[in-house]
Amino acid sequence: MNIIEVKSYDKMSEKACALILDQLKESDKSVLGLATGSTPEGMYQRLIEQFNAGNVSFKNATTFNLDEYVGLAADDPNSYKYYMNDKLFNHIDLPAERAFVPRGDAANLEQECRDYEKRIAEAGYVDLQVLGLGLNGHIGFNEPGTPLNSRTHVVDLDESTRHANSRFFATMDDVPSQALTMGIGTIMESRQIVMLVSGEKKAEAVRQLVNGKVTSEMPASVLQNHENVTLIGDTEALSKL
Ligand SMILES: O=P(O)(O)OC[C@H]1O[C@](O)(CO)[C@@H](O)[C@@H]1O
Repeated sequence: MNIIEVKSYDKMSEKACALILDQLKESDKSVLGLATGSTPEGMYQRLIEQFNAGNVSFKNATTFNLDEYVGLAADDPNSYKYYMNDKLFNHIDLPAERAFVPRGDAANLEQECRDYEKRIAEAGYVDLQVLGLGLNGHIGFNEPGTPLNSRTHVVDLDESTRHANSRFFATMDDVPSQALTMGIGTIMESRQIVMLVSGEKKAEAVRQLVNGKVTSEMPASVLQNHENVTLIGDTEALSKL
């Protein structure tokens, strides 16, 4: 695993943006895997700046997001589709029909999961997958205990995850209890993985990710088995390594 220590959240965002630009330089038809949460927001801002400066185009790219809450439609401000439109898609030239987010309001969720896997395969699989890290070690919404070979599936969210994400909702009761997520096996098929971590509260999860046992109880530890992972973290997040 390639570990890059940076001084601040801003430097982490800058470095992550640079890796995405490198990928798009290699092929403007790249397939990018994208994440939500607070961590990648700075990276998305920088990508928009680079787009506005004429340094990058997304018009031939394809993106697949990791996950979506069950029951939330694209126009719900708490849905991850809404987040992506707001933080990135509305500001760049990525065609809407190639910006994929699992549909949390699909009538048949199992079918939506199978279709999502099919779309990823048809696009030629993910070239570069961006990941954030849950406090409990989740990647996407793959909670502890998820099989390491899992495919896109419906998950019951841990209470700790619902609690961590309740900051975005009016009340705890509004936080969905289920989500759709790419599986750990799906994520591991990406050719390159860029994991972003920031802040002291992630330090213990980062320690287990890098130096712990590979176990489904700590989903992110599986990244030890991937041959092209770059972990970009600020000093606080890497403080237990
Ligand atoms: O970046 P944050 O907000 O700390 O979240 C970490 C991870 O948790 C999630 O928000 C899901 O709980 C992921 O989308 C994200 O990668």
